[in-house]
Amino acid sequence: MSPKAKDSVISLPEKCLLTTRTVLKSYMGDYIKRWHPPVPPLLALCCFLIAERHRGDASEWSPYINILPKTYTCPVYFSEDIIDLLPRSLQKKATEQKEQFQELYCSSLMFFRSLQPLFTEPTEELFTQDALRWAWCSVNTRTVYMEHDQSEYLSREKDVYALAPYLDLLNHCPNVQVEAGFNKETRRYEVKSVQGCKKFQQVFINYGPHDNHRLLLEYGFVASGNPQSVVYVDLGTLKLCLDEKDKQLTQKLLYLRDNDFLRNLTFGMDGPSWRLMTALRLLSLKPEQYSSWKNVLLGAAVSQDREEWCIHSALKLCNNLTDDNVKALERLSQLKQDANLSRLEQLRVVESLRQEEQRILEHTRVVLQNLWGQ
Ligand SMILES: C[S@@+](CC[C@H](N)C(=O)[O-])C[C@H]1O[C@@H](n2cnc3c(N)ncnc32)[C@H](O)[C@@H]1O
Repeated sequence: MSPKAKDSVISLPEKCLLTTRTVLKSYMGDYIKRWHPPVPPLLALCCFLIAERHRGDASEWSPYINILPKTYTCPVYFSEDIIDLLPRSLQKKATEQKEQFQELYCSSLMFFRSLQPLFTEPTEELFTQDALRWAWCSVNTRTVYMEHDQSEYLSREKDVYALAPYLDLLNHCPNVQVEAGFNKETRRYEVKSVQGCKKFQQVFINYGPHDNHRLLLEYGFVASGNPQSVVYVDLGTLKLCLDEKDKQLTQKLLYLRDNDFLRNLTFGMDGPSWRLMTALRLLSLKPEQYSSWKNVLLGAAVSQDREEWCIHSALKLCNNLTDDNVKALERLSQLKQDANLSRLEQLRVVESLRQEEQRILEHTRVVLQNLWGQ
């Protein structure tokens, strides 16, 4: 029978969940407990996954580990030329992700070595950078949120992970609603459908109100028609449409930055966001309109000609971002021609992000052109 509203989609007993408790109770537990400084919860899970994958059929988790993806399409797997094809505002976050991973790997080498008594093979051959990248993405893309009491044996980083076999086969749909969490009474991780699911249709859950940048960064995919998605205007692009002769430009940019108006400037399906238009209004002001700066940030429009300047500038930004998308899509289709399978999958994810952004920009342009014509 298909789940109706409030019916359980899946209910998993606690003993099926793989958490840091599982790891601490395992053969690896004493090594983690002895290690100083304490190991981060995420690393404990990663090391256990790597070790269990290595144990093969001897591992009681092998039916689960065998069906995990062998590789992922999160930016931590991307080479520099693929990172360069991401929208500018995402490139920085993707690079940060790679650096964060690299730091974790380098700072964990001594701990990996301490696990040597558990293996006959040198730990350098087991706990490689590739193995950690795989485990790190397995944890980041597949765990469900579950708070655990702080363990005295683990570092203070949040321990909110649970690998949930079978439950983690469910894909994300931005338009569905579910209630999910660990039920302390039944001691089961439960997912309930809010709207119900149609018979013979794929059952989806909702990973959270994430835009496509976040989905790509954290899960390695893009949801088409994602209502949360927007196109970000990065500072470099914003500066392109500004008047360099404006003597107050530096001061205006500082004022915007101090008032937190230089980030989260976006275009959506319904045109430029309020934050973007507010930033443009401030940037549009003439020297004699200095006294209006504060009011503009509170939402005031100053004059008809300044409003026209803002719409014109928003159109320039929209066109610039569209050109950037077109170039990236052309380059992506060239790179796809001689890419191997894993690279091809990465290129396809970036391509779908660019296509989604193109769709949003087309809608934005129509909205702006209508405003311009008014
Ligand atoms: C928790 S797993 C879901 C199960 C996964 N599809 C599988 O077969 O193992 C999360 C991963 O599934 C994929 N995924 C989830 N929802 C998706 C969607 N709407 N479109 C494309 N891929 C999706 C992404 O690769 C994501 O990292």
